[in-house]
Amino acid sequence: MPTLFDSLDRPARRVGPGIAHLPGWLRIDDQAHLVARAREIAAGLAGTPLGMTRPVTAGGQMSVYMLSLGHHWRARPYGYVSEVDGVAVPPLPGEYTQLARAAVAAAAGVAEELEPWAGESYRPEAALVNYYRPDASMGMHVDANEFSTAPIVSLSIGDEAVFRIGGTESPNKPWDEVTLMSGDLIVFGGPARGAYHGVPRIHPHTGPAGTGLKEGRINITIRQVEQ
Ligand SMILES: O=C(O)CCC(=O)C(=O)O
Ligand SMILES: [Fe+2]
Repeated sequence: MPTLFDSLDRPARRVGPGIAHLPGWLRIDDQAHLVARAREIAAGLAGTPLGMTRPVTAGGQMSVYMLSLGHHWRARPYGYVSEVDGVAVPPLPGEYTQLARAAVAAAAGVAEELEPWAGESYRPEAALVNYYRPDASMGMHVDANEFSTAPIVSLSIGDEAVFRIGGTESPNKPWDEVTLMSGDLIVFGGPARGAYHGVPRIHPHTGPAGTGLKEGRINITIRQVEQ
């Protein structure tokens, strides 16, 4: 459970070139707002091909539930599409744009390699809302479907997660592991934009009260898709 002293133990830091971790960046009421909004959008899409489900990839069915905003991330074949079977992808909520721009600007203060995207030139266009049940995980992968090389903005809500980020050449060691708690921001871009990353596990029942999430973890990644 996060305490008053977490920010003392967990200062904002540059995990590596182009990787900034800002613990407790999102206030609890902003976290709750994001959860409520995602739930509302997911409820509206339930039963459609864009509903929040566990994608089936070439490697099998993922343990993470996914909801796409702005552009739909299609798992088979991989890529972004704007509609599926005539159902349009919901737009990116306006507040995501403000949030993502503020996130990149804050992250650039921690990892200077992110500075080129701190400003209006950064165009958030898509978001992936991931829901992890307590036993879910995500394998090492590269976010490679965007044409843009702009950074990935990642927000965590609910249970703590182990976030692993390594190099651009292989999904194997060496890598860094960062514990992401509710409200944490991580931004990776520049030299780390093509880095392999994943979530080997979450720590069940470690989320704070007040987010609206009873269990599990929500991760929201915001991305610029077009060049
Ligand atoms: O859940 C996370 O922290 C990472 C999610 C991720 O890598 C992705 O959605 O591409
Ligand atoms: Fe990713």
